Amino acid sequence: RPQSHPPYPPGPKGIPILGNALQLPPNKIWATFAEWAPVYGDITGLTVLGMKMIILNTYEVATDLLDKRGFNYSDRPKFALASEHGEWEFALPMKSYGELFHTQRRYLNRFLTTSAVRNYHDFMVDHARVMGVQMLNKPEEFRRFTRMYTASNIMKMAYGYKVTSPDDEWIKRADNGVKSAEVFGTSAAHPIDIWPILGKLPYWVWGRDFIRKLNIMKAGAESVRHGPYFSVKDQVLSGTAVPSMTSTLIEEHLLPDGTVRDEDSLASIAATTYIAGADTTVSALDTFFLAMMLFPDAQRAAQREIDNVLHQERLPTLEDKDALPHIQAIMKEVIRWNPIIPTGLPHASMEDDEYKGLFIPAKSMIFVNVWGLVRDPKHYPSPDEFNPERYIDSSGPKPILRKDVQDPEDYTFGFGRRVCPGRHFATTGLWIAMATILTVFEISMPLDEDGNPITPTLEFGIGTVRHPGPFKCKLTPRSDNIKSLLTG
Ligand code: HEM
Repeated sequence: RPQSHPPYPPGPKGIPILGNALQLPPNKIWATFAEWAPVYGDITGLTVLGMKMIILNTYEVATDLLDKRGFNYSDRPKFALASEHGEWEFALPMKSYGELFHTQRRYLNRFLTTSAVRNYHDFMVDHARVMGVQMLNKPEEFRRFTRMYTASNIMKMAYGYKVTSPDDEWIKRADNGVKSAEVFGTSAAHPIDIWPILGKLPYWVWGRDFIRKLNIMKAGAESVRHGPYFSVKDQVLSGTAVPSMTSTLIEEHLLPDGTVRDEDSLASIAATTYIAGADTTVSALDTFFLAMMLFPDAQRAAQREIDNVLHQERLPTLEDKDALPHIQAIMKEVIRWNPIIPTGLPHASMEDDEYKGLFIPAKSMIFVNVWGLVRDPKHYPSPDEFNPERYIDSSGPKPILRKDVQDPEDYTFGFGRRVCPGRHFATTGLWIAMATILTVFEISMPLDEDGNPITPTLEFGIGTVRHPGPFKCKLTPRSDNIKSLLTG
């Protein structure tokens, strides 16, 4: 480290040893980040028990550092409790920047590019229609079906596996596995995350409950990781595999003696797609229902456009995407209005660095103030309002998407070499789900016994992935004709 370096980024004044630890709320940390931004400027610097924590408050700064200097900002903080002791290090979002990270991203990326995702259009359309039928039959259970829909897309892409019920065994196992990763609460909340050396103490020091939770975490990791991988391997060996990411990778890595080269990585990335992709996408889809109920004008504008294009004579396909800019605008607005991961996933710096006269030490934990970006009134006037029209230019003969509005897709999926590899898959799956639902249903607030609408509270969970709390909604088929298109 140079003898004299520029100052550390400004931030709230902490206290000795604990630093800013007591200023970080256990919940809604993103809202606190957003409150600090106007006070401290482009970058906020914190120290928590000696750990450097840096928050990037503008899109420009985030791209300057995380994209353009990606060689230095693509590591992850080491959450020793989950990754080492809880055995979750296999999962790509947890992985340190290095050879294994590159290998696994390379395996994964080619199945998730925009052109690869075109191969999934047919099954996504089918799954969206299955979801529509399920909602027609049991509208009150709509959230079980949004979950099944997102799981079906991922299971099909990753394993060629067809999910046929919301109670599917593999989904249950995977969901329990994912939940097990949060059994200790938020990452970095345990002393072992802050001082990994403490992990060398015998586990009993932390009490019986610690050992119980650690065992849940390990069992969860094991069950997700081995998911359907070995069934697919058996199918490949017996020549009965349905083509999928896993079957293709196994075939390419199969050795003459029947073993699979790099098997650990192959099983890990398949599991990672579920862990990283299912819970996130379902949160966006559920938020969409909430928005449609609360902002009926946005819903009606999209349905007018759908009726102009489809004339209530057919259901949408992904070929209709360009003709239905309102659905794209709704999707962008869903992930802006209530972003799914409002702090992004933290990156970590590898070497000391200087930027705009500020010092960023090696091993800093780097967050992006996504919540502040989505609420910036310069880009999004009246930011609390759900208003898809903000992305639409209606001045020409046909409405088109505006190019001069900051696109939430450019930052809610992260940055640089760590950017979400599943973003095209996610946005495609969300688009066809939203288009299908809006074609078929009027989404409105349910009525209470006196006939008054039950307004949902805008309560969201507090996990890393932010889900809407429980809410009900009313789904009414828009016409008998459309209903029969779906069921016929
Ligand atoms: C609306 C849905 C989704 C959202 C909002 C989302 C968001 C994110 C974000 C913010 C990150 C961290 C990026 C960074 O560190 O800069 C991430 C990472 C990741 N996402 Fe997504 N994601 C979604 C869906 C998916 C899907 C469908 C898949 C897979 C099919 C997926 C796979 C991954 C993986 C593997 C990583 C870890 C990448 C790494 O650490 O290098 N995500 N995602």
